[in-house]
Amino acid sequence: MSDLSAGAATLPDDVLISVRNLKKYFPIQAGWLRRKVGDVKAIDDVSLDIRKGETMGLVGESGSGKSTVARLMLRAYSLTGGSILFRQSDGSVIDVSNLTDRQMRSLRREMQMIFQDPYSSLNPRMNLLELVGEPLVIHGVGTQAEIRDRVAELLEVVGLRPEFLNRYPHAFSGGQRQRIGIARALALNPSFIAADEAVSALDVSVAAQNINLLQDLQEKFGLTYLFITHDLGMVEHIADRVGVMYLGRLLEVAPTEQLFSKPLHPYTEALMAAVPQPDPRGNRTRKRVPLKGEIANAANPPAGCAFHPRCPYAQPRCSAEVPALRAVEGGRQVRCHFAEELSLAGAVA
Ligand SMILES: Nc1ncnc2c1ncn2[C@@H]1O[C@H](COP(=O)(O)OP(=O)(O)OP(=O)(O)O)[C@@H](O)[C@H]1O
Repeated sequence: MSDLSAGAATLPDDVLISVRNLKKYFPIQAGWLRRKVGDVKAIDDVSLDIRKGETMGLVGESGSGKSTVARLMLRAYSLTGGSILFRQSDGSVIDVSNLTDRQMRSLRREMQMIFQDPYSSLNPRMNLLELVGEPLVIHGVGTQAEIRDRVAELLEVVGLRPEFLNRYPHAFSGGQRQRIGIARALALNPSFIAADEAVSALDVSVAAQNINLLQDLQEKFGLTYLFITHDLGMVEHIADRVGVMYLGRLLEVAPTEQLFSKPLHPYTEALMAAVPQPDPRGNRTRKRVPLKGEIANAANPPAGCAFHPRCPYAQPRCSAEVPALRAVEGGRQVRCHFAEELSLAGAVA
């Protein structure tokens, strides 16, 4: 057992991390005295299980709350409500939401994040030994010589030459810098990695190489990923399951293949329709329902289903009543009053 108390928390055996009724409200302040005048409901009642060894994709337009979910999981932010359960490497389950900063520091060995911008996320004044070795130094793991060996090993693992140890980030390309970030994230042998738009700043071919690297590392080290991206093509390639977010809520969660072959939520359909989809097999009849309008302001979300002002199938009930995220066939979940009717009528997909 680690020093983090397991408490009474339990999780199904195959689940690594479970987010339950998660909420994050950011205060809106106004005026000279910065008085609180309202809240941005960045995350409003998100529940999600991520299984051991899987890649969970999270998609949605900018401002839908994807990054905030990841930051909450790693407790970069405090929670407004809900809980986050995490299975540690010794099998015990802890409630991350209740941990002190000290306990959280210890848990960060197991939960890591890879950041979007490989140019600004690495301290330019630190060489590779310092950058990749820093987590080991902070956690007091190993002597100087051991840290040097471990960093050299990590560089090899991510496809960089170990003799680069004394070089600084400016000597590397964007793709290589991303790999430095990955090596750093791997230093403490995590089981969970949240990748927030990890490769979106890179050229397509470099992004593809780094995605392949992440997939190889997943297999090699049994990693579990939360993969946040705007790029539906990428999520289709990398994710086992996908969550679709809109204005702080999950609107649909489904195994990737099912989601792409038959979206159940009109928002998922609209997101997919916005992406040109060459289909060599010719067996997908994806209708093009363009996404009209813009995502609403999270400080002032529409009543009822937040998507209803943009939904081509909206009914009066949609503006009056918030739909629940509910289980439907095939291990899928959807937050739409009319998902079955639309699907049966062939409206969606
Ligand atoms: N620190 C903060 N203070 C106030 N509001 C915030 C903060 N962080 C995020 N928000 C708001 O929370 C909402 C969700 O933001 P978030 O960055 O999680 O969305 P996202 O889906 O990751 O978007 P993007 O793809 O642009 O990163 C947005 O309305 C955003 O303006």
